[in-house]
Amino acid sequence: MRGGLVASARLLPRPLVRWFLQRRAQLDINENMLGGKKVKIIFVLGGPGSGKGTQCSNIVEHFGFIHLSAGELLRAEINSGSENGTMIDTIIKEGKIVPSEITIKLLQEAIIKGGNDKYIIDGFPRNEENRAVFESVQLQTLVTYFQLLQINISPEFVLFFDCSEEEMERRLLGRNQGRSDDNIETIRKRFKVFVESSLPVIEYYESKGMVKKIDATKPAPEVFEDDGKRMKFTNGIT
Ligand SMILES: Nc1ncnc2c1ncn2[C@@H]1O[C@H](COP(=O)(O)OP(=O)(O)O)[C@@H](O)[C@H]1O
Ligand SMILES: O=c1ccn([C@@H]2O[C@H](COP(=O)(O)OP(=O)(O)O)[C@@H](O)[C@H]2O)c(=O)[nH]1
Ligand SMILES: [Mg+2]
Repeated sequence: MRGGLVASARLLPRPLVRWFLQRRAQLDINENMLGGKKVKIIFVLGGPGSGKGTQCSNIVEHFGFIHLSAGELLRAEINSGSENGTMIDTIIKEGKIVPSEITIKLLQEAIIKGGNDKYIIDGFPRNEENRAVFESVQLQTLVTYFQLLQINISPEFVLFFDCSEEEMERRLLGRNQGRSDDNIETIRKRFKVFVESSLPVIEYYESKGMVKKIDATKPAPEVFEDDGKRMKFTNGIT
């Protein structure tokens, strides 16, 4: 389909095509447009085991967001037998952070494929480089013959799941999902990486007044409900 469109675009005068694509780009830049709708993104950050995945499922159920877990996308990439699989696997087992271009490509593909206008992205950005590259790279795709899509993505706000290491460790050791990184040795490394590399991302967004802190130490239903104030998770995005 796309091959056919590209082939027929070649028949048009080049300056016309160039002018049109530039015009589209000017219109869409910084607008986070996906198929004509503004794409809204919430980042969910917090230490390993703070309950990000658990609460994202609730948010999807009640507010219709598409949930993208960067960690899940990376694990799917390993299982797909991709050429980067072995390298990603090794990095995850060591509790380190996968190179930005790999994670960002997976997220961008998932956003385009999702076709929704509301995404909740969990476990990303994990370091300042992740954040800077994600916000600076424009997502480009030719969605239709006359629609060059350019998305310059930045989040609406950030949810920070605040939880003690003691509680996170207890949860991770009981998670029981067969993950190669849920062992005490890797967990300790992940805590260190979180403090050294991920907390600065939260501090960056905090300095911009974009962080909503969630007390994530309580039992899961209470974290979500919090006296019925579940809207705190979406800040009015419905
Ligand atoms: N508030 C909570 N209290 C107790 N256990 C929880 C809570 N939230 C999640 N869990 C459990 O802790 C483990 C880690 O939760 P998960 O949502 O996978 O965290 P994360 O995605 O932040 O690593 C899972 O086994 C989950 O069922
Ligand atoms: O943007 C990301 C997200 C995850 N990971 C890797 O994937 C692992 C698991 O991430 P996930 O978010 O699934 O873990 P969680 O915090 O939910 O326990 C991390 O420790 C990292 O090694 C990464 O490198 N970049
Ligand atoms: Mg998770």
